[in-house]
Amino acid sequence: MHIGIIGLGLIGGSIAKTLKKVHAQNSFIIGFDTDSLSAAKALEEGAIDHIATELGAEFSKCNVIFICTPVSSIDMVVEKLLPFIASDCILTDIGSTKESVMKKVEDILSGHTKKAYFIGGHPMTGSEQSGYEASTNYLFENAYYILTPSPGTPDFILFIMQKMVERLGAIPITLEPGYHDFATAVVSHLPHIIASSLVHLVKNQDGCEHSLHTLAAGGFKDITRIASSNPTIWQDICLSNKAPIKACLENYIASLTAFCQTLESEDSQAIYNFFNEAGRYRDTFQDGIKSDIAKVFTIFVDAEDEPGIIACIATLLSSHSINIKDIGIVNQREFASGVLRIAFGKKSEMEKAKHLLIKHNYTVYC
Ligand SMILES: NC(=O)C1=CN([C@@H]2O[C@H](COP(=O)(O)OP(=O)(O)OC[C@H]3O[C@@H](n4cnc5c(N)ncnc54)[C@H](O)[C@@H]3O)[C@@H](O)[C@H]2O)C=CC1
Ligand SMILES: O=C(O)C(=O)Cc1ccc(O)cc1
Repeated sequence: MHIGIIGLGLIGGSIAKTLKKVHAQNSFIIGFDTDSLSAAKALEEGAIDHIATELGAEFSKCNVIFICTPVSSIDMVVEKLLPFIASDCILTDIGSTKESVMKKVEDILSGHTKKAYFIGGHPMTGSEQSGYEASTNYLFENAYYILTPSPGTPDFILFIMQKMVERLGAIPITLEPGYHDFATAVVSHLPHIIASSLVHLVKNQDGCEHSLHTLAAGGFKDITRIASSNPTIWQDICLSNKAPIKACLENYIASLTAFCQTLESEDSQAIYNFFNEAGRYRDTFQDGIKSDIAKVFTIFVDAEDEPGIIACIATLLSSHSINIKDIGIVNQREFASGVLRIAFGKKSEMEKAKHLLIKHNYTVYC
């Protein structure tokens, strides 16, 4: 497999290193970075096999190209690569915002004669560090990796990308780009803004003795770690997700104003509830409870060497509007002969599929 990686920083470098770890014999990785030192280091360490001199013909054999640059340059990279790539090449990005990037890329693709596939991606992992030096071959382990196909993305392209994400050690989740931007504004973009604003607060209120700086430890350092992130990356994220971030900020400002009033009125029960409710909800994050969007509901179906059985079952389920999240053959000793594993995104879909398959005389295990 030929893989291209444009931008060999924290995320691009980590994709290269991880693919080399899991795929070394089967992949040839071509890297490009405007910073030639990052590319040279990646080649020297064996994370990539070849450095491209430009966004050109060297990428023509790639099956998949990961665009790992700051959000504002993703569309420009697609535009430059398009004349050179194979028509069945999958282009994917890892940018932290999706709707505006995907809109720009789709405009470029629709105005071009070359028909390539583009599918948005966003690994929900990273760090406050940046650059190739900060990349690792384990960054994606057990992290959620959001995929945002557009309505025109064929199912098999989504399927290939889900498999790539799993090879990286991550958990694929499919979201609509607009929902992705709302969700990440809440859980990622707003917290980065809050972390930086807390640091500003200390900096602006500190005197020449720097005592606030000295005292800012423990919790303050925990909550502000992400304020050390790359400002160029965050400048791009804010500008490309302006509306959801503004809506979130307004909501957050309102909640702070409400707390200010609670404090002013010395409503001790309300103050207790504020901390208690947040604490109870925060505690559930450590229980490994995953939200419904990441859950997979699986059944197993006997499938003894019947030709076309996968197509038969897939057609039966889709004709009843049941979406298959994943399908594959299981070779486990607990099942004597061929068994199909079928995964669904919702429990209700799994139940519906189970009843339908039993009705059609399939043997189903849960
Ligand atoms: N930092 C993080 O934790 C996460 C970042 N992201 C997204 O990943 C992308 C990259 O972020 P990082 O890897 O953290 O940044 P980084 O700063 O570590 O790496 C970016 C790399 O892209 C290169 N680059 C910049 N413009 C380029 C261009 N036009 N052509 C080729 N190379 C170019 C830079 O020289 C640098 O090596 C961003 O879009 C960001 O939103 C996604 C998830 C997590
Ligand atoms: O360092 C952290 O905790 C992060 O939150 C990293 C991060 C930064 C940007 C993203 O789009 C996703 C994850």
